[in-house]
Amino acid sequence: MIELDKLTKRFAQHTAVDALSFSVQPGEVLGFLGPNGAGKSTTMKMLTGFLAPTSGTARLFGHDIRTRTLQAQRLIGYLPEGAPCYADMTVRGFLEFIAEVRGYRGADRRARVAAAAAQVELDAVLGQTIETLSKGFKRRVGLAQAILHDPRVLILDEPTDGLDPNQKHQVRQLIQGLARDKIVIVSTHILEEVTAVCTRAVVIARGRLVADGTPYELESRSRYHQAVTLVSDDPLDEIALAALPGVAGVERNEPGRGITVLAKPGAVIFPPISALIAQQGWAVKELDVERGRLDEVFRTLTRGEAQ
Ligand SMILES: Nc1ncnc2c1ncn2[C@@H]1O[C@H](COP(=O)(O)OP(=O)(O)OP(=O)(O)O)[C@@H](O)[C@H]1O
Repeated sequence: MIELDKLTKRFAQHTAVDALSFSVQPGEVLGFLGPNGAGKSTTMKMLTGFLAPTSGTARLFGHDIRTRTLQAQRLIGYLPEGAPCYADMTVRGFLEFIAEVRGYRGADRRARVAAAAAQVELDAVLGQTIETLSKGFKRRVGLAQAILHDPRVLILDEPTDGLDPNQKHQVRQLIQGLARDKIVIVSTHILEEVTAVCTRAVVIARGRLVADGTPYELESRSRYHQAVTLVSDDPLDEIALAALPGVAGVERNEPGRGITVLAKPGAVIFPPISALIAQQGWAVKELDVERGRLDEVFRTLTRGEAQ
């Protein structure tokens, strides 16, 4: 497991990471979120041993990043933002090069490359130069180099940024497959990534932890959690809707998108709304219950915190 213990980094007078403490267990895919300048990269650099903490520390499966840096680093696979830069190498050449840097030789090296390529479905393009690959395949090459040494921790920086929807879906499926026996930390700005692949999300702002929970728990903090949207050609009685038990308010959406009835925290308002619809005989074309809006929760948590 990974344990951050009051991890802190100061640059001159500026505290980029401020006494950050949380832990991550194998099997978890942790979304690491925060606005620009929140301290995500600085935290990652400390975890991967590129930057020394000012105070506090982190332990990776018991190895302290300050005192056992090399042992901790060996446990980590890292996918930096963007794509591998060795554009004129073939995929096989690049992976063999990385395997060699990691200390593998001969048959062992070939076996490592074959296993990593198979895991992220690269077999068909092993002989191609990296520059001829699509962005999605380039990202897979990045994933393959990160898992060559079968690390217990995988740190991925913006893994689906810049990919088209199909490529995003494929890379997310690969990440979920890789997560079965590893700790995966995904640093991301993309909130849909959190619902798509993460089992848990940690949100930081100004270097401090501001939220830690499952995507569902974070969505539950939204004012739209359990909100019900009704679209109908009939005029709807907003006063009757607003008077129902558990209703916090009614919002009119853009033309044709109906109205959204907000629930008070903890209230479930779908049953009384559905009873009112039946009683009034409204012809409702669409009826939708929301889990909540992660973007709104993120904005509220980090409001005024962008630097
Ligand atoms: N080497 C450095 N020297 C001085 N200040 C730095 C240094 N590296 C980062 N900072 C500052 O520390 C703060 C956190 O930066 P960091 O790059 O960790 O944020 P981030 O959350 O990764 O942002 P982004 O999403 O934009 O990458 C910022 O205010 C940044 O300007």
